[in-house]
Amino acid sequence: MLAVHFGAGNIGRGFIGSLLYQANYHTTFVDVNDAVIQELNEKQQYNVVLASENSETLTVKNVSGINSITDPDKVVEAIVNADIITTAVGPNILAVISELIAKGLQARMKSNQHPLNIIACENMIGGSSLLKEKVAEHLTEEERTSFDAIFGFPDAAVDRIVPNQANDDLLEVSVEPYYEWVVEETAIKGAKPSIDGVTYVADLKPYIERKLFTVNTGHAVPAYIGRYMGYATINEAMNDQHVQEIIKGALTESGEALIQTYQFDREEHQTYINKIIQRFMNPYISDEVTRVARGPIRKLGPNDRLIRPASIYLDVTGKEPFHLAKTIASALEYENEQDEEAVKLQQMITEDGYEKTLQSVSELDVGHPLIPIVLTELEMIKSLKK
Ligand SMILES: NC(=O)c1ccc[n+]([C@@H]2O[C@H](COP(=O)([O-])OP(=O)(O)OC[C@H]3O[C@@H](n4cnc5c(N)ncnc54)[C@H](O)[C@@H]3O)[C@@H](O)[C@H]2O)c1
Ligand SMILES: O=P(O)(O)OC[C@@H](O)[C@@H](O)[C@H](O)[C@H](O)CO
Repeated sequence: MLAVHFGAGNIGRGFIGSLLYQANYHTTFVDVNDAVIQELNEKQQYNVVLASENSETLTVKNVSGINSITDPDKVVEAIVNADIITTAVGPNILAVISELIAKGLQARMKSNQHPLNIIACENMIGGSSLLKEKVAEHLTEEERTSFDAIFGFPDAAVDRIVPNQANDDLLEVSVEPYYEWVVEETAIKGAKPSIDGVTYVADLKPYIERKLFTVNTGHAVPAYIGRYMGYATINEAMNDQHVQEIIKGALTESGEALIQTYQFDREEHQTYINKIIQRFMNPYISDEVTRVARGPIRKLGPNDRLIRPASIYLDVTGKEPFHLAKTIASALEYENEQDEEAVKLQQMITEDGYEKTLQSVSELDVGHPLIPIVLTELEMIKSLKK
């Protein structure tokens, strides 16, 4: 069985690659990072180390790599022969890889008509659906119809904290023990890929929203508030009492939004929240606040982890989501010269002010009630600054 995985980064190697190996796939990683690709081809294996007391290690074998910049034809060939395609490149890169995937699918169509599923494993709602749209932009009308019959783009939710790595071994990756990979069964074409650790569900929406609006909403608190307070890692931030209060409040607000939308069991949801807070406090993981805060413009988007649960909370309860608003305020204050979106966000604020910038990145209507709540919190968080 052959898997082609775009993005040999943290989640690609640390999560998707390890589950594919355990399901007996040979995984060909496609990436633009030549050093990683060369190392994958040289070593043909790498270690995944669990961030826990015993540091259990899995050696992932049957792997190789292709540099998509220098060897796009090899990627096309790999897609022709693939049994599954997965991605973990980041939401903004899906459009970038879509043309090469389209070329691969066109070549495949000429050589065989076996069904194939392409699963985007990104932190976003409708990742595979977006990739499908982007791939379709490179196809003719006729190709779109015939491709629809055999190429599935099931949406997915993936959950495993994989921090940036600082190992001497370029390929080794340290991951938290917990993981969850949920895939939309109804969009699968042909036989369902048999991968231990994948849960198939008929409707992904409740799963991806529960994950994004709990794990990622929660994570944004130690990231943005933590950075604002001067902390470098999630762990350090999580040990601060203010951060703990804000995260509990924010997850109560997003929890209420989720419970009222999907009728989740209140007690089970609280258990889910508590477990997530414990995961952020895992002493064996060192995760930089800048990794978790990366891409603040994306994270302040209308359907992402902060604005969407805050708007739903306002709608369903009529109350102010002030913990989420505090986190949104601290995201607006996020500064990092190494992060293109953070630099752009600060430029927008300098040129247009907070209110207009928030409206623009979050696509909130002028006069949306969330805006004044966030503006008030921008003042309130000043007391947190050390
Ligand atoms: N790290 C986590 O804890 C985690 C957990 C769940 C989901 N995710 C999601 O997984 C995705 C990847 O995150 P990550 O943490 O692994 O990031 P990462 O930066 O470690 O990995 C991304 C990889 O994509 C590669 N890439 C960039 N442009 C490319 C291109 N044009 N073609 C092929 N490869 C390209 C990069 O070189 C890098 O190796 C994101 O959507 C993220 O939200 C991450
Ligand atoms: O990957 P992002 O940038 O969308 O979000 C940063 C982190 O919250 C995220 O990577 C988590 O570690 C992950 O989603 C846990 O499953």
